[in-house]
Amino acid sequence: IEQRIAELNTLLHEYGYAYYVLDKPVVEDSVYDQLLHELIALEEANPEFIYPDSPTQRVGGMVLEGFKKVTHETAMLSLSNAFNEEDLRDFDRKIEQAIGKNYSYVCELKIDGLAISLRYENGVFVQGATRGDGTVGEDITANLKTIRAIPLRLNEPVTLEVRGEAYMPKKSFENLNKRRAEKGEELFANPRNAAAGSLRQLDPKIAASRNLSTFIYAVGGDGESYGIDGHWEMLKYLEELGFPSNKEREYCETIDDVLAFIEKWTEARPNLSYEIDGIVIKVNRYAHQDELGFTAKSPRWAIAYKFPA
Ligand SMILES: COc1nc2nc(N)nc(N)c2nc1C
Repeated sequence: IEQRIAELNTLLHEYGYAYYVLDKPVVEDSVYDQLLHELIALEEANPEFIYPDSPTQRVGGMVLEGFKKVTHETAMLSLSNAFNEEDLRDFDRKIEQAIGKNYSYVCELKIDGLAISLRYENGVFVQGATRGDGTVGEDITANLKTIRAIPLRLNEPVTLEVRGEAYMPKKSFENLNKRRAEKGEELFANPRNAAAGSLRQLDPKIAASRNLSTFIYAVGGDGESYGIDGHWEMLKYLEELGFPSNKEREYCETIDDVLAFIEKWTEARPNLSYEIDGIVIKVNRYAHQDELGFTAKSPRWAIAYKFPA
């Protein structure tokens, strides 16, 4: 029995990784569900073999009284904004003046959701929090566990903290508001509010019903300590660990490539299955990021281009 329970844990973890991180499902959803139900039954009959990171442990039972406060080890900063080509060329000129010409950028879609921080100890998900004011956020671990794209266990037993965006796909948002309209309930204004509202629920069963997802885009603390020399490689490392990161990212040699990327997604934005409110542009190499440093509230090596409202 214990052997079958261990086998099911491993299988379901691998199937989840293939589905949520590699976007390459290896089994039909029905097979996944069937194995999950077999594991639920085995765990019910043998509770002593329930692993804390078993996929059956995603939806906790109890309704919380409130959310504990969590102080982020590394502050969760905000990005300065750019609204047009001139802002972006200014950003690029300042960087060139500071560090010379041999730098390049990484461009990512800016997901219109809720910033989250996830902490793992020896590869196991132990705590998740909102950004809050950047220094102190709220512990929403129970709600974040219900997000199937968030791994309960990593592919390496590492201890680290990552940052990302929790979001509600457009389809889920439309279905949720349709259900609420049928019940005469107040509608959510947009997917970001719906995601934030879902993660602020004290009953994890509600969050579990909202079909949220996430993209992870950074580690807390400095990337160098992982022996990785830049952001582009870091995103690959995060995927190897088991985190979903957004596939539409591009490595851009010059600001002209960045502008082309922005052009492309200004056009293609409506085809995405989730809302984005901009494009995040980062100088790739950590050595360059260190040289450029931070202002009081945001990195000098990154900027968010915001789509016109
Ligand atoms: C380096 O700091 C950041 N990086 C980010 N990257 C992406 N893709 N999306 C964000 N919202 C984001 N926000 C911040 C503060």
